[in-house]
Amino acid sequence: MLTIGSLAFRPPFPKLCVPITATSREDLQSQCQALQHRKYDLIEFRYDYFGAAMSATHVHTVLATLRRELPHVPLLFTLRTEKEGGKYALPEIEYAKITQAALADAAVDAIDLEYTMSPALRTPLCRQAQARNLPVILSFHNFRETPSHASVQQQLEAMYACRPAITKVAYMPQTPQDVLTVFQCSLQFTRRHPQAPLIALSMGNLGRITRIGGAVFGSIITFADGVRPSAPGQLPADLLYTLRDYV
Ligand SMILES: O=C1C[C@@](O)(C(=O)O)C[C@@H](O)[C@@H]1O
Repeated sequence: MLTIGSLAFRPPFPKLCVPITATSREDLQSQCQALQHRKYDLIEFRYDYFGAAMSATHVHTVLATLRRELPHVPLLFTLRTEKEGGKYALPEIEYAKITQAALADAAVDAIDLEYTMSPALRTPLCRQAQARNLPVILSFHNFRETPSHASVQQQLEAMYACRPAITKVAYMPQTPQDVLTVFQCSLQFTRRHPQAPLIALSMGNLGRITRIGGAVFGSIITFADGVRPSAPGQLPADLLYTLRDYV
């Protein structure tokens, strides 16, 4: 069974993930303190929000600060690249170095790796995660549009071929049909691969329904706004926490 830290992914799904979007150590402390009063299942630490302060050595200090405030929370580490919605542009090699450092830090329970990263850098990071038994969330984001049904399906299959712990896609919808495409592709994917954990969502206001009802079609994590949102369309964490019991 898939686990992230102490969190076991047995139904009822979905699990609620709240991002930390702190831009400094002080901000991190205050976001962590605010999260002590929210309801959620796991935290995503979006390190890219630190911008120019990011480095492979800084990451350990920052994770230690986070763990002082939230010692036991299941923690997903994400360094989002600018081209996939991240807050700061880094050369790929820097991205790999920081991710490598995060992977070596005991504070981290799961790691997000982007599918579009060059395999020469991604493959060793995946191996490092496997060696520590850390789940890899292989992700892909398109903040502009939702492509055709066939391309979303193709994207999911290509990503799943890498056998990550979780396959994750996020698209921006332009029409209600785009939202349906994400639901339909999720359903098809989970029927084809019933054992393969999936996260599939539509962003923006139009896509909000996928954050509420995604689990019906097989999506196992929904991202919600705990302190400050990390993507357009995220709903308040407390609201989603209550709602999911009714979906
Ligand atoms: O990949 C995702 C999903 C997300 O983009 C969203 O739309 O909720 C939010 C990001 O923080 C996270 O890394």
